[in-house]
Amino acid sequence: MSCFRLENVSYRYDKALVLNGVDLRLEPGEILGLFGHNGAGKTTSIKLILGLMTPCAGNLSVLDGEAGDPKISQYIGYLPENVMFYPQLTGREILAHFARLKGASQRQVPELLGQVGLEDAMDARVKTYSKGMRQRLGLAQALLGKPRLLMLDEPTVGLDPVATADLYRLLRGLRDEGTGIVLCSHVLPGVEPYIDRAAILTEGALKAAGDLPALRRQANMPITLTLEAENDETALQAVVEKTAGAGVMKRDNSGRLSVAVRPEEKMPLIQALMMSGEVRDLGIYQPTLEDLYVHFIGSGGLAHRGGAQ
Ligand SMILES: Nc1ncnc2c1ncn2[C@@H]1O[C@H](COP(=O)(O)OP(=O)(O)OP(=O)(O)O)[C@@H](O)[C@H]1O
Repeated sequence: MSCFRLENVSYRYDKALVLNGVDLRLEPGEILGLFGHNGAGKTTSIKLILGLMTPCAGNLSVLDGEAGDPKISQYIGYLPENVMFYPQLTGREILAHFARLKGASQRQVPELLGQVGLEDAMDARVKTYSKGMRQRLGLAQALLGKPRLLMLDEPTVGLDPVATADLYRLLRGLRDEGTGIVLCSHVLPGVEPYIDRAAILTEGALKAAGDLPALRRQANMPITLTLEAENDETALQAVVEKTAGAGVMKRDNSGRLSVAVRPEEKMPLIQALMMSGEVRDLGIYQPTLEDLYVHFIGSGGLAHRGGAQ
């Protein structure tokens, strides 16, 4: 069973085509990071999976059924980008209300509030909650009924670094129990260790999807080696220059010697450096998720990304 499959899915709002032939899937026990600039089509994709809208072309299946079918929707948890709750009610009352709507057990209410760190605040009115506390309540709401598919739109907004790390740990636990999770975000720093695959959307089209090694292979971006000379730097420079295809050694912003090489040139250069005896220490820096994101959205991406990046 797949959590969802989008095959060649397109969607338009009136005349504007906002998703164009998207192929994307999520399997149980997997965390997918869905990344893209403002207006790239992330929320539209989520709304299609939730069955709130219907694709204008392509095929979409959710938990091997039809998006929007109530028998399917009961197994989906969703945290919207802007969570809003009735401010006069307490966290416990709100969650109890959502549990009734979703047909989830009332026993889950205090349990989930504890899990998201609201045990001491569950009987306080939501109007007294901080933004991060409202976000946690939203997360508890999304977790009601033990969803098989969990979709979180900007889940770390309003969370401090400790709460963000707690959230990612919680998501990992759910992933390990078989839940398929989609994490939509602009916030790339810090997310890399917690996702299994990334999908990068720009202007309604999927630019790349895969795990980090696959994205790195596809991007074929240079790898940076940082070097510390054993003797003098000129001798080290000579080794770098002698290695066919290797780049020029320079000093980076933090004063370290570095050389950028194509992925296929990395091992020959490392071997030459080791044989030469001219290197005391070296570091290897692969492109990060942020580097890959910028690569795939292209130079026009800066114009797209707006202020939220
Ligand atoms: N109700 C609507 N009517 C018309 N156009 C819409 C509507 N909702 C979204 N759009 C347009 O669809 C495109 C995709 O929007 P969407 O909300 O899916 O982007 P997003 O990637 O979630 O962006 P953000 O990160 O800013 O939330 C945008 O160009 C947006 O202006």
